[in-house]
Amino acid sequence: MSKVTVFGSFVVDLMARVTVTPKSGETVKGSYFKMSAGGKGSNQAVAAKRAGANVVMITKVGQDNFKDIDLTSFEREEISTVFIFIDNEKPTGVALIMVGEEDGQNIITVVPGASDNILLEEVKKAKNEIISGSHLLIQLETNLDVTIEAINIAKENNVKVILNPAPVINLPDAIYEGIYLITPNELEAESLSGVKINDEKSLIKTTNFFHEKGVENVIITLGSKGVYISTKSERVFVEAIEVEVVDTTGAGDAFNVGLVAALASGRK
Ligand SMILES: Nc1ncnc2c1ncn2[C@@H]1O[C@H](COP(=O)(O)OP(=O)(O)OP(=O)(O)O)[C@@H](O)[C@H]1O
Repeated sequence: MSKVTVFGSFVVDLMARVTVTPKSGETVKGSYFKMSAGGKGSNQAVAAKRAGANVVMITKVGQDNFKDIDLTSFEREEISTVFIFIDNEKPTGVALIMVGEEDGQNIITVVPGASDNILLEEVKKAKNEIISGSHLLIQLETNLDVTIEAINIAKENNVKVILNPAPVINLPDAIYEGIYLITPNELEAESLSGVKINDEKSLIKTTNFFHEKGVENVIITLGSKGVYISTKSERVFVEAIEVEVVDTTGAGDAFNVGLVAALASGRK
């Protein structure tokens, strides 16, 4: 099994359940509280490991107690913590999540903290890890300058970059050149390409946007409909497997790690 490097965020999720989410100025009583490891990067690293990939994580936490949640969760999953950098000024990132049981609303505030403050010299220190892997899996919750540096290190050393462009932000054109695979969901694809997706023609136009900018392969995830795959030689729509849906939160993360674990195991 080849190695997958995940470069991304770690935050501590502080989740409270409430009957109805509060309005501005209101205080409500919660019924349940849970603190757990979160952040797109960390979630994808753990899930990729559980899917059978050999994973190394690069991220950054603060010099505080929350960092231990991160380190403990990676140690438990047997993921190396050597490239989890520690910020002396910024705290470990947190996500404040309120889940309304009756109104079905989620209110979330993410303070990325140290995850958004990875230094150029730190990613350079992790260079050997990146270049000794077969794939670099990357999202967009970390500071963009250093995220781009990690991508460039991978590209220059023939490591295949899988870019999950979430949360979507404005990206410079240069980022796309040489990307092995991009995996936006429908809304991310629309936002990046400026094309409204409503039929096969628009899917072709959207994927062409990425190909023309230098991306080799494009997979647009379409929720319960499945995925649209476009490579340089073929285009194919793959329907989702029908399942009894319990909760689709993190479906995109799960899709990306299943994919990267399969690719790292040599599947085409
Ligand atoms: N209801 C569903 N039934 C079957 N498969 C699903 C369903 N929802 C999602 N999937 C699978 O997961 C993939 C990713 O889902 P989706 O396109 O919703 O990602 P996403 O919007 O990034 O998800 P999220 O933001 O919730 O993490 C889909 O392409 C599909 O393969």
